[in-house]
Amino acid sequence: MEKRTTKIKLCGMRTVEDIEAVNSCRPDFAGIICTDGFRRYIPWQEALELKERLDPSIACVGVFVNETYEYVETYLKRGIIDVVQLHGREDNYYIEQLRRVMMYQGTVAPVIKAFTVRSREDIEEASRSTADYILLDNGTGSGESFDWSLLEDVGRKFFLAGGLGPENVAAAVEQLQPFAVDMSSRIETDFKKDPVKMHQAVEAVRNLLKTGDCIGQTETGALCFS
Ligand SMILES: O=C(O)c1ccccc1N[C@@H]1O[C@H](COP(=O)(O)O)[C@@H](O)[C@H]1O
Repeated sequence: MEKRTTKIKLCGMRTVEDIEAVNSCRPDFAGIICTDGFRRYIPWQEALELKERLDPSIACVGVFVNETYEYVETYLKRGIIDVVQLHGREDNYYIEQLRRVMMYQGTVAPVIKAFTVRSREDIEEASRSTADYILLDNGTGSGESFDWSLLEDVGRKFFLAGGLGPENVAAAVEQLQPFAVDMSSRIETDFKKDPVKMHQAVEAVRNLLKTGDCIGQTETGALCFS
């Protein structure tokens, strides 16, 4: 029996205070928006400073939207990020080419490909992705969730994003059993990361194991209870 341990990603870090809060609540991943034009974007020099302050046990995810391979590579080469998240129209060809560039440069990193979910066709497209992980979302940091009933049979491990926060993340984990949950908008107050909400969200997921209700999953996916 495999013990259930849902991974946690907190995204959209912009300041040193955000990183201090991340280091204190210890998610598995912390995300930085690397494409200009989005509200949470920060320039690479600031991203580098955040990475230098990030606890090394927490993986730094760079979020890119329709960037060139070379642009993504500069973040890897500078040691700013450990994982690449593609959140635009990047297809399997793009992922293949990006992997070639990373291989050539000696910067190979896992790739997460995000998909906006509107229909079953979107899930089917996601399931064909050659990315290391898929991420199912409602948009680009919109703070809104999507129709979870579409996720009945995803067929592979997935990151779940879109409108998750302290008040609903535990229910999402119990209902959908994602590989990881990803949160940004709902761990903010007045458009800034809120350390209290960040802690509450992380604890909401981690407490699921402590409550003694659900202690794991069988190989067929059934939940086990203590
Ligand atoms: O958050 C952004 O500004 C963003 C910009 C461009 C691409 C993706 C972005 N965010 C991603 O959205 C989800 C979080 O969604 P929510 O805010 O919790 O609803 C996460 O995957 C972020 O990487």
